[in-house]
Amino acid sequence: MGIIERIKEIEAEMARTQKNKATEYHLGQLKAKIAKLRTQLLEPPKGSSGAGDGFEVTKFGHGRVALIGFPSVGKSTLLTMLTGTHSEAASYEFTTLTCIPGIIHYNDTKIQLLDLPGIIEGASEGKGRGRQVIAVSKSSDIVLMVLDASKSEGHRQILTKELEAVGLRLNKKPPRIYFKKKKTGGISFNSTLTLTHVDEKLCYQILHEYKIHNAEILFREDATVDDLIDVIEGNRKYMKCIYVYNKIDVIGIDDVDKLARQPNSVVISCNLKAGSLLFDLQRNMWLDKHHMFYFLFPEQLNFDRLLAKMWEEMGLVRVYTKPQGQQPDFTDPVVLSTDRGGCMVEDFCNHIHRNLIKDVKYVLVWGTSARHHPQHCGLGHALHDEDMVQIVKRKEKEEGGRGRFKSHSTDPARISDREKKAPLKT
Ligand SMILES: Nc1nc2c(ncn2[C@@H]2O[C@H](COP(=O)(O)OP(=O)(O)OP(=O)(O)O)[C@@H](O)[C@H]2O)c(=O)[nH]1
Ligand SMILES: [K+]
Ligand SMILES: [Mg+2]
Repeated sequence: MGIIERIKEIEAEMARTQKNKATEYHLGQLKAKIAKLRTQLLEPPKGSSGAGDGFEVTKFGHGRVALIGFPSVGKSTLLTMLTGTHSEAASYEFTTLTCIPGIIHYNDTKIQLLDLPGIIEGASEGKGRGRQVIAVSKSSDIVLMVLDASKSEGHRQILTKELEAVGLRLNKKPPRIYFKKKKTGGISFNSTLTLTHVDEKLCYQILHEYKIHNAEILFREDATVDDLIDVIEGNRKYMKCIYVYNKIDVIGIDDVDKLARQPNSVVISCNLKAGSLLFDLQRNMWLDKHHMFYFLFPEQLNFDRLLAKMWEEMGLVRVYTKPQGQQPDFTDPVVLSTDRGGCMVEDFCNHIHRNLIKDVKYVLVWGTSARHHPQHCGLGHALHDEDMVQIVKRKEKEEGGRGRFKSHSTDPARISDREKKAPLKT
């Protein structure tokens, strides 16, 4: 029997089993069995490497965003409109067959957007190009789940299930469970609060299923069996996901309103036709058939909201290098991210040059992370978006410590807001 058949069999058994206190342990065990099989399913077939034909796209820019969704929801239309890179769009399903990259220029950063083939129920088991699409999604920083606003909410649930089946966890934090395998000593089970979903026996049983007999486990939240399995598996990827409801031009305003109010959701329309008007992408405005311009409508597409939300969820931190006595180049930030590499002064220095760190005495920081402007900061200081940093090197200090002296003599109370934004003197 193949892995998929075995998963199906266990799922059927779970569906048959009534949920109650008596079956709780058995159900937990079945869940662990499925998780183990799914992990096996994820291992690439022998002899193959990574994603496969046409899907290997080199990472580019400061972040990567994947468009995933059912066929014909408008992923390619959206890529073309946001990046200017043409991706074939048509009314038939599975128009897109590979991964097509485009670049979004936003807030002086470059974000790689990836168009992907549509995925369907069963994608996690390899249906269609599901496996490749999922591999690319995992390589990105956030996911835009594109949904057809006129179709049922069920699509969102099906896709979430497919992604969960391959270890992706959307808009969730890793469970607060400390887990460490040991060589001896048996199982030490502890919790900092009362657990309502899991008890010691269930925990032992799950660990037993994984043939783990020596381990330390500490629950710091009221976690579920699924959380426990996630922690034991250890291969889950926690990702931000924005639910993008496209084609709102075909539904009523009340329904648009309902969708827009859901968490992590943005409603858009890629429809370039609004009644008798046509959207001119180059000029970013609507035209009628006499080529008269209408300025009022572009926001109807709601792309600005989508881009702002995407930016927010990516959590990118732009830091401007301020040479002494000069304004920074505001068009050329160093872009840091908590998820990739971190946002400390140390990360900033490493970004500029990997040998820089040993020469740094301290840095001067302006911006929202600084308590006063400028603030002397060490390597462990966490930077915020749009901070400005001036590096003071050891050598400079030994030669007179100019930067340090200057900033000490600066009374923070006397710095106007304008000077904070345009600090020319230091
Ligand atoms: N009414 C309406 N139609 C749209 C909108 N966006 C896209 N479409 C249409 O929907 C159809 C599918 O668009 P595509 O961009 O090919 O969709 P896709 O998700 O890339 O499809 P696959 O590549 O096949 O998975 C096309 O006929 C588009 O013109 C929209 O906002 N409103
Ligand atoms: K299509
Ligand atoms: Mg497409």
